[in-house]
Formats: sequence, structure tokens, C-alpha cells
Amino acid sequence: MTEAPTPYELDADTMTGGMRPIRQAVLSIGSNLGDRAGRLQGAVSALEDTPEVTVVAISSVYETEPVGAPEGSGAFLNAVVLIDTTLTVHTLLDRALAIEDAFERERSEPGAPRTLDVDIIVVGDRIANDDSLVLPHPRAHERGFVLVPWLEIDPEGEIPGHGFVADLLSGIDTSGVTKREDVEIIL
Ligand SMILES: Nc1ncnc2c1ncn2[C@@H]1O[C@H](COP(=O)(O)OP(=O)(O)OP(=O)(O)O)[C@@H](O)[C@H]1O
Ligand SMILES: Nc1nc2c(c(=O)[nH]1)N=C(CO)CN2
Repeated sequence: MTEAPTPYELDADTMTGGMRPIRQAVLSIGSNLGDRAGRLQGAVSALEDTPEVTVVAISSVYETEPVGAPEGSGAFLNAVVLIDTTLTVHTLLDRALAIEDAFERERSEPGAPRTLDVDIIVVGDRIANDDSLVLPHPRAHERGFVLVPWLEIDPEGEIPGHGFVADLLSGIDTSGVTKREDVEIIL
């Protein structure tokens, strides 16, 4: 006798703790104010200290020209971090915002200089589109400061709905993104 297929489709994120799947997420971290390298290091350490998060890889640090920031904004240091996590996407966002707050980020105006910015680029193939969270990050596919470090640590990287990181990179100008051989983030 063949069993009828289950009529129920469960969203894994609504299940209780132990049943949530492990997803790989890609985070972009950036700073253009104060001790930029120290803030990036602090962000990675805080991520590693987060329950249900394991840091899998950290890119090199890149000096990057500000994109979409006010005239006269200072250069950023950027890096990309790959994590494995069982957190829900909104809990991960809360954690990212808490880490920004811990580094005294002021939420003054869009594009204002920031001591630390933590953006969630993708979480597996999750799609989100609500007031607090958009996944994949809506501007990541056109940002060299995200795609260059991401490709370095994840050559197969892909943004659902946009394509492979390697292909996206061939269509954008990355001249403002320069590896800083003298700066390293460690676990
Ligand atoms: N994928 C995401 N990652 C991080 N924050 C997100 C994401 N999607 C939506 N947000 C929302 O964006 C807000 C943060 O905006 P913020 O001022 O940091 O933007 P920004 O980093 O300056 O610009 P951009 O979004 O272009 O990187 C957060 O409060 C959060 O609710
Ligand atoms: N180079 C660079 N430019 C930016 C960055 C950033 O991290 N690096 N973050 C922004 C808002 O998230 C806006 N512009």
C-alpha cells in the first residue's frame, strides 16, 4: 500500500529549536569610523560567541571606496563572514543589530559614517521581505565590497534570484576594492 503524501508543508523556521536546519549565511561587515580593523575583529568575535552560530570562514580585509555615502565619507574596511547557524533569520538580524549597537553605532541618517555595519546578505535560500528584513540583501548583488570578499572564501557563492557571485562580479566595477594584506581578522 502506498502512503498518501503529507498534506502539510512545514516552514522549518516555525519548528522548535532542535528541529531547525543548519543554514549557511553570508554576512558583510564594514566600518569607516575610528578603529576600523578593531571593530571588524570585534564583530567576528561577537558572532563566534553567539549561541547557534559557528563562524566557518572569514575573508581578507579590503579597503573600499564608500558606495552611496555622502560626499566626503571616509573609506571603509570591509570583510565577509560565512557562518553556519540554526537561528531564525529574525533572531540573526537581532543579533547583528545588537553587535552594531555594542560598537556604539549611531543610527543617525542613512549613509552616515558608521563604526560598524553588519548586513545579512543571504541565509541559505531563504527569502524574506518584511519591515525589518529583506533577504537576499537587496543591494548586495551590485556591491563590489560584498562580492569580492565573498568570492574569495566561497567560489560557488550564489545570490538567489541574481546568480553566482563570480558572474555578478564580471559585470561590475571593482576598482574601488583593494585587499589590505597588512590587516587580518582572526578567530
Ligand atoms: N538583509 C538585511 N541585513 C541587515 N539589515 C537589514 C536587512 N534587511 C533589512 N534590514 C534593515 O535595515 C536596517 C539597517 O539599515 P542601515 O541603516 O544599517 O542600512 P545601511 O546598512 O546603511 O544600508 P544598506 O541596507 O544599503 O546596507 C535594519 O534596522 C534592518 O531592520
Ligand atoms: N564601501 C562601502 N560602502 C558602503 C558600505 C560599506 O560597508 N562599504 N555600507 C553601506 C551601507 O551598508 C553603504 N556604503
